[in-house]
Amino acid sequence: MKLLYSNNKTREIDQLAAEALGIDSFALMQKAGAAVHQYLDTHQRLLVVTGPGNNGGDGFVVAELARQQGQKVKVLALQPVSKLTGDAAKAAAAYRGTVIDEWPDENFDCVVDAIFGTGLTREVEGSYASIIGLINNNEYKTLAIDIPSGLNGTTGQIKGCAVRASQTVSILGRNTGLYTLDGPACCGEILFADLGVPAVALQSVVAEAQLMNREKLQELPAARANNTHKGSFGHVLTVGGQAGMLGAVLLAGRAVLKSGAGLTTLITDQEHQALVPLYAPELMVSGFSGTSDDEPLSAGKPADVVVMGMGMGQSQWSKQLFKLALKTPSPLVMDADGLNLLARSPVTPEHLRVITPHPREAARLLDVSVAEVQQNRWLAVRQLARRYHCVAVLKGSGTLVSDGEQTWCCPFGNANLATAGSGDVLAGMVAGIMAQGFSPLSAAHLAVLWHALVGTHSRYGFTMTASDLLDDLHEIIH
Ligand SMILES: NC(=O)C1=CN([C@@H]2O[C@H](COP(=O)(O)OP(=O)(O)OC[C@H]3O[C@@H](n4cnc5c(N)ncnc54)[C@H](O)[C@@H]3O)[C@@H](O)[C@H]2O)[C@@H](O)CC1
Ligand SMILES: [K+]
Repeated sequence: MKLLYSNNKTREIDQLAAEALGIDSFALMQKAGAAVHQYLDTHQRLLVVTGPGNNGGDGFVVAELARQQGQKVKVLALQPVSKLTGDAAKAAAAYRGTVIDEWPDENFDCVVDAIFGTGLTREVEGSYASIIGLINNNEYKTLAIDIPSGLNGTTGQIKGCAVRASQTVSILGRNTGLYTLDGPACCGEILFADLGVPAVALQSVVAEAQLMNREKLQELPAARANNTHKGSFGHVLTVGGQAGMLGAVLLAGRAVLKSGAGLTTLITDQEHQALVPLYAPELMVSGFSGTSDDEPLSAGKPADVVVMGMGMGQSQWSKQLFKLALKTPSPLVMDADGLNLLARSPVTPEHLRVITPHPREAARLLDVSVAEVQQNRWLAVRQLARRYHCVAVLKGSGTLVSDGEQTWCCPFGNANLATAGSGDVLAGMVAGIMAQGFSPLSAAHLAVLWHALVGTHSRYGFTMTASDLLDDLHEIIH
């Protein structure tokens, strides 16, 4: 179980860790430095760039260990050593090697970023920004201590500018900001140093979220009992696709079936009705005229899940369909234009179970700006879940899933998934998994994880389309 913490909580963790190990904060810094140095002992020429606080202190510990082991090391101190205080001053005093105050004109194997960690409080400017620019422009490996400097460890926002590390060694508590928004792009590979502190010593600290783990996919049944039929795996109504927007709802319908549901019926503009079987003969279809003559969406036995909004538009037709869909008693998964209509709807349907907004849709749902959503995605996803009494999936780099109490963060996925129709596939997967009996939270979690892993490992790379994504779903679970 990998727990994620805000900056404030990681500071509590530092204190508890020192108590659990029976050491003081300087000894803890030395342990942290030693843990980081383990990842550097194959490099012969190191440049350690240190800042004004304890992150810089960690850097001096690393530098001294490297020097003792015969590695060629220099410290570029952005804060003069004479101005350091506390543990950072002690670490600098214990370092016996060379300290410089300008970017050196020589080659290194690795640059160690020890400028800022959890103590970053403002935008990075001036000489700090210039040095971060130089770090990012060199071709050497860059290892960030605890947090890439310039990245807000809680929110994952870049404050002015930030180090783009090849590796980041997170110490004692994994910061939330490493995993969402700009975090993944700044961190590179994330390594973790627990400094030998038993998890039980830290259990009083409340985590913000948990990291998803691919093992969760094992909950998807690998084999099915023989004596079953398509009705055993759920029927989903896939609702959307105004005239000319058939693609979105087709992708979602196919994703419902590909994720294992037994049946799906597309409810889409009546002019699409004859086309659907030509593209996907396994989908049932019912045309919707948009007039008051339209039948209720599920005459007879209600569907197990309704997923709506993909390519639905916001026209009169869309509003009529939205109204009828809300009248079905089935659990609802809402995406895309369904969310835009929901944002303007005076009531939240009681049977709404999952919403899957991207940041712009989330902003409309919360009536704030996109920037406000992105400034603190952890808060935004919880607010969405609480306001709409459902599970919220906040898409983007480091997708978050929350029911308002528990929050999960997906560390997988990449920009291959930034392709038209990718969200329609995700919405269909959530509904398809729910229809097989998973709870809304579990279905959202599984769908996000599965979708992200397919995107990451796609043999098509950035040329992957949503149809390729669908075709490759089986590769991750088998
Ligand atoms: N507290 C502990 O017990 C431990 C702390 N550790 C390290 O200590 C770090 C936290 O140390 P600190 O709290 O000293 O924080 P930082 O080292 O991140 O930096 C804080 C300093 O940076 C200055 N500062 C903040 N934003 C700035 C900006 N934009 N431009 C210029 N100056 C800025 C602050 O005024 C302060 O002087 C952790 O990230 C971790 O690397 C580790 O040594 C493990 C043990
Ligand atoms: K750092």
